[in-house]
Amino acid sequence: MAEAGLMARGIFIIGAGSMAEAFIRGVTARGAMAPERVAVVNRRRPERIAELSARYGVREAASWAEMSAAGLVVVAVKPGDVGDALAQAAPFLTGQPVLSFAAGVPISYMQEKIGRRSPVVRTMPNIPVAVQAGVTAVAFDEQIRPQDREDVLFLLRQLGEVVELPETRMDAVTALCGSGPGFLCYILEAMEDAAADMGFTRDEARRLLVQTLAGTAEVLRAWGISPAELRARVTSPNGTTHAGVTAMEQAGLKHVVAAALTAAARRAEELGRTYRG
Ligand SMILES: NC(=O)C1=CN([C@@H]2O[C@H](COP(=O)(O)OP(=O)(O)OC[C@H]3O[C@@H](n4cnc5c(N)ncnc54)[C@H](OP(=O)(O)O)[C@@H]3O)[C@@H](O)[C@H]2O)C=CC1
Ligand SMILES: O=C(O)[C@@H]1CCC=N1
Repeated sequence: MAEAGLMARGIFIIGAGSMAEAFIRGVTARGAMAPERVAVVNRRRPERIAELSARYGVREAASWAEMSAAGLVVVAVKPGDVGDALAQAAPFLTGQPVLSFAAGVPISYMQEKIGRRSPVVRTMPNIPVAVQAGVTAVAFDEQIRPQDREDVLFLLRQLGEVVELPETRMDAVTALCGSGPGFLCYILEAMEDAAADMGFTRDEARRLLVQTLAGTAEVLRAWGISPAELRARVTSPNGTTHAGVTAMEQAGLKHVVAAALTAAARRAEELGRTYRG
């Protein structure tokens, strides 16, 4: 008889924080994974597991040994805790994929910690995965079996878009998509401040700006056009958008944004080096 696949064997999650919760919510929301097939362990806060059980129906793992039977092990701990968590997990791994959300932690480091007992899947999600509208970049190591790869992609798609990339692109995608919501929010903060100066209340400004952002993203997607084309469509000759964009150009906004992305990618690379020994 063929060995049961990843989906039938269920998921073992190490860590019960925000990313674990976003993943659980995503994979259980539309029935991709039955919640009773998801087992969770946490380090110090048992109340977090109780919360996740109450909200989603997942269960506390009876012990770390339960991991052996799982089809997928998810490491949802802070980057600095990945080494300890994987060293603790290693004896219980039986060749099922180990998926990590940790920013900057390379596959080679994780493989070393688990004594190469399982294929590793390195991901970089962004915060909108919490509402199933995220982007997750994913890099597989070569050992992954084709069916496991398909199952992992299916599960990650429950959190939003999935983009498969070589691991060498992870620092750049961390800057673009991992930090991206932070950069867009910084621009919105500036627009909110300007709106306050124009006499709007914070609440009014936020309602207006959030819908402007969401609507712009929606129209870009629906019409399949580039940001430059959409900008051209809203820019009347010598009109208001033209005046505003000219002020942005004069202030060097494109250079500022390029510098921000370069700084973020460089920092991702520096953080990654911590794990290269
Ligand atoms: N949040 C985000 O926007 C994003 C997060 N990520 C990545 O996701 C990962 C998780 O982040 P996040 O969920 O925000 O972190 P949290 O701090 O919310 O959660 C981490 C959890 O891991 C638990 N933990 C730590 N070490 C162990 C261990 N050895 N065994 C069992 N449990 C352990 C902690 O337990 P306790 O608190 O009880 O000690 C805590 O519940 C990070 O690596 C981060 O880089 C990636 C992209 C975006
Ligand atoms: O700021 C950070 O370092 C992490 C990685 C991507 C989003 N947050």
